[in-house]
Amino acid sequence: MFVATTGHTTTPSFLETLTISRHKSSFTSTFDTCRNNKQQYQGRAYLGRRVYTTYLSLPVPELATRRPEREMKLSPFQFSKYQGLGNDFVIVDHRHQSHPALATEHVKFVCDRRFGVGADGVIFLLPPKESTNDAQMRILNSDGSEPEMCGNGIRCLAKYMRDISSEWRSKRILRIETPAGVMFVEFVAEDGIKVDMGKPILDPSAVPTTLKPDAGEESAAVDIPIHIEDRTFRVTCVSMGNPHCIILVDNLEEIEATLDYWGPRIEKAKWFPKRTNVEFVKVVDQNQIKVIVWERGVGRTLACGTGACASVVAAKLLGGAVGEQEVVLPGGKLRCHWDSDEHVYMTGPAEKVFEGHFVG
Ligand SMILES: N[C@@H](CCC[C@H](N)C(=O)O)C(=O)O
Repeated sequence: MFVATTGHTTTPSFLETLTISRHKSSFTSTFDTCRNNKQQYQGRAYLGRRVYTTYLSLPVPELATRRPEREMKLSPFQFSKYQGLGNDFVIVDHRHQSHPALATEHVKFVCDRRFGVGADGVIFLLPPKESTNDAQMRILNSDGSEPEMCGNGIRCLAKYMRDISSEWRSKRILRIETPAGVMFVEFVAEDGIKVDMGKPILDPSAVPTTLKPDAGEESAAVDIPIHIEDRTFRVTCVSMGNPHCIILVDNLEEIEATLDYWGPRIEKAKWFPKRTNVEFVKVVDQNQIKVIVWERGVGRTLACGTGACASVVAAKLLGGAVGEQEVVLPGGKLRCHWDSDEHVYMTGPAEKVFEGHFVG
């Protein structure tokens, strides 16, 4: 087994030149993937025409799980756990409250997969502000930050609302308020929930991104090169209420292996004042795209509904997609369509996993 070493002790960067050694022989090579593998990064090194699998022993900070600090004790509460394509949420019934009652540190704790329940976010079912609507959704990411919208989350919430109330069960369409506007959620089949996700926002200042197209071109930030360390990514910025940065790639496997490295660097890059969700997209054909996701405030997830919609919009703007798309994500498939009314429609499943009582 070859072992790679680097002169410094931070995460190795993609294509960094490292010293590769076994017994007493050694050579230098680029190290072309860096995958978190327990406490190791794994990669390929090259000597002439030979390719060697190598391991680099460095502490992997992302995996150093510690019990989250809690200054305030949490009052016990009932919750339900739902998932849509493996994007999972703790849902709390707050119909008798006006604001989410959990502070950032509590949300982090509840979402922790070892010390808490484990989830990508916590969703609060609140009373609607307008009486013509059915409810209000607020969601907090697993890092405690509040996003404007969540596509998989709203399907889960709609399913939960049907599960807890016969009045909601009798309605085919639920009107749910979110910080990104009112969403219409329709039950189209036993396991199919269709959401009118509204119009995508392409104006760079509203996404928000500071990336601008070249003068004279259309106003959306489409296919703009950004440079991070030694890599150039061509990005398209779309908001579905929340910001997304979409990168079309040919080789999704290579990105899959390095997502934990590039994901957070793009999420927090200087061009995104509110940070951004990141989607790497491979256009398979005109009606199917494959997407892997790095979510703002969460990290790598198995799926992202708003991300799937934003990816369809970006693929269409870049000329690779036509009509309704099958969006293949690590956790399953969604159907998304950027329709002639300019709204994006998303259809997919949502499922109850369990109910629980958080002991505080
Ligand atoms: N998983 C979601 C998106 C949740 C919010 C996101 N992490 C953000 O901060 O914008 C989805 O299914 O859309």
